[in-house]
Amino acid sequence: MVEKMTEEQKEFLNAEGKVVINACPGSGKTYTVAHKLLSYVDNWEDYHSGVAVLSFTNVASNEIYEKAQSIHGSLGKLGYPHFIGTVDSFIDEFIVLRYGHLHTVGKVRPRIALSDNWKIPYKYWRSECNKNGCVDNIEQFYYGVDKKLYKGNEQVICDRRKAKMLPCQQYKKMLSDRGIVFQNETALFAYQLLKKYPEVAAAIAERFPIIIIDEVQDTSISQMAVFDLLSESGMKSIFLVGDPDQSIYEWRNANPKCMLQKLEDPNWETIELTGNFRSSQNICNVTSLFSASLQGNGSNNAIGEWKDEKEKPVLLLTKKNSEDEIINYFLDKCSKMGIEILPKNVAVLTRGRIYSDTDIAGLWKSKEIELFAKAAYEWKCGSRKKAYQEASKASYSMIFNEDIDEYVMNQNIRKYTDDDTWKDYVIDILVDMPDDETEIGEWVKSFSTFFYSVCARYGYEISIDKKLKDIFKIKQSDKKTPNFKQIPLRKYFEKKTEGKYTRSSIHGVKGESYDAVLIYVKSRTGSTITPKLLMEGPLDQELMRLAYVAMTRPRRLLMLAMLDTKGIKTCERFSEKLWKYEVLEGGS
Ligand SMILES: Nc1ncnc2c1ncn2[C@@H]1O[C@H](COP(=O)(O)OP(=O)(O)OP(=O)(O)O)[C@@H](O)[C@H]1O
Repeated sequence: MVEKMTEEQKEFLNAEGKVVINACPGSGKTYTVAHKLLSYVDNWEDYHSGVAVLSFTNVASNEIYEKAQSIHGSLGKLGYPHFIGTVDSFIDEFIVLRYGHLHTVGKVRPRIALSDNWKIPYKYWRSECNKNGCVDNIEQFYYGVDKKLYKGNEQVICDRRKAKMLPCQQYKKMLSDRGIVFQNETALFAYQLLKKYPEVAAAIAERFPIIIIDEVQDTSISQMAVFDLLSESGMKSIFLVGDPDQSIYEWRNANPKCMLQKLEDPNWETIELTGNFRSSQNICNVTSLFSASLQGNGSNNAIGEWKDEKEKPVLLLTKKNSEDEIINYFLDKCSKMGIEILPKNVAVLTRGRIYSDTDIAGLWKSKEIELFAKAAYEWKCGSRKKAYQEASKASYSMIFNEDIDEYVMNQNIRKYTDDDTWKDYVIDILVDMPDDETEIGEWVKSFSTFFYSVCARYGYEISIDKKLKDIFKIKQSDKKTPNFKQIPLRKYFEKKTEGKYTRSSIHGVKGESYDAVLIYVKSRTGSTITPKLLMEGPLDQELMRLAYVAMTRPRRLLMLAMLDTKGIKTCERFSEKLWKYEVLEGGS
């Protein structure tokens, strides 16, 4: 199909300055961002400055890169002086690692630390630390832009408040005196640095006069503070593209308010992308009732291939039916609509994960052992490229005691050794590591000695902060699956969604499209998606946004299955005008 830009998309293409693009689901964000990028790089002449296109995951960045390539085949043009990568890698590479020494205690280059496996050493503990569960995961503590200490999303409130400094604060201070910054703190570090040294902010604005941030609803307050400073420091244009209704990463400090504030701010121009290329108008009409921005006041316009699909969204009222009965009913409906049952066409979504006997909570005691184990699996059963990346990343972390973005990592490796030797080393690990059919308990034991010997052979020294016996370790016992150590390693990585259709959590299908989607609401109570939440819960909460992301994935058929609930038919969000009610017989 020939893609012609809509008027709204063109408006974005021609905009300059401080612009926020409020884009509805299916409005072609990736497509438009790729076009915008190409509109610059095609005629770019300056060799010392470039365009930065940032997203939140490597997968999303790759998608933009690939889309741009496919539009244009402009291989090469997207490299230096431009940058396509994650927000984290941009902040790490161009601010923290490059200028961080200005801001550390001993004026040393900061080290970006692994975010797992940090425990407050015993000497810092007080009984409250243990009681409050604060001994593990010290990286979850961070200072906000407001200078308050947080753990996760909550401000730290501790019984020891009267003490001058809490044990966690003392420990953080010790780390920061040594120039150690956790990945989730790099944005704050960068913000403080830019604030103190406006000339650094100006230098970065000169290096990247154009910045485009995709999925901006996932920015944290500190990250937005960094971009605010940069935008005030002489940049030509900054574009924030996102959908506040799809912000579902609060646990990673994402805060949709950052984007919402920009939409209100008169200093920022707003462009709305309201045309939905993905879903039918019938689906758009329903989903608008679950969007905090739309609040049911008009819905997005369906403008894609399936805009006129007749099938209304189905509300399947269940009794005590089994999961299989519900899924079969859905698949049957898909077949009747001529939708072929394939993983790329059909998805069943549930909240939370899908369990099996290899889902052992807290199995891996470190990120590194998990990565090596995954590499063992990928090497034999999956992608060799992935295996290489995982083994390389885990080895890097063992030697440098850092967990950083791939881009910076590769640069550091080049400084430490030469590329070819590093490659040989990683390949040696992959070729000779214990087999993936080995029982997992045994595998971990033998991997430890093996890894040590390969490092010694290459003269690579394992960091003194990495004790092999603590890192190459798995859980000791598990009540639910007592024999888990005897299960072969391979089983732990086999895809759990194998089969004829996609089965996934909602987070797993963010950004995806399917012909048909079943959302199965299992729970009646609890802090999860329940019928009551959908019927009357406030729209500006993460659980509702999660439901919204799920409901906006299908092109043709949206089916929501839940227990019949009192009052549902009179509830505005489930009006019979918009939904087709179906009842699943059977069960009891
Ligand atoms: N101007 C256009 N003409 C035709 N198709 C388009 C146009 N713009 C985008 N599309 C198509 O619309 C579809 C949806 O785009 P995309 O997946 O980028 O949406 P999105 O905005 O990222 O959605 P979401 O936020 O819901 O994940 C894609 O298949 C894309 O190619």
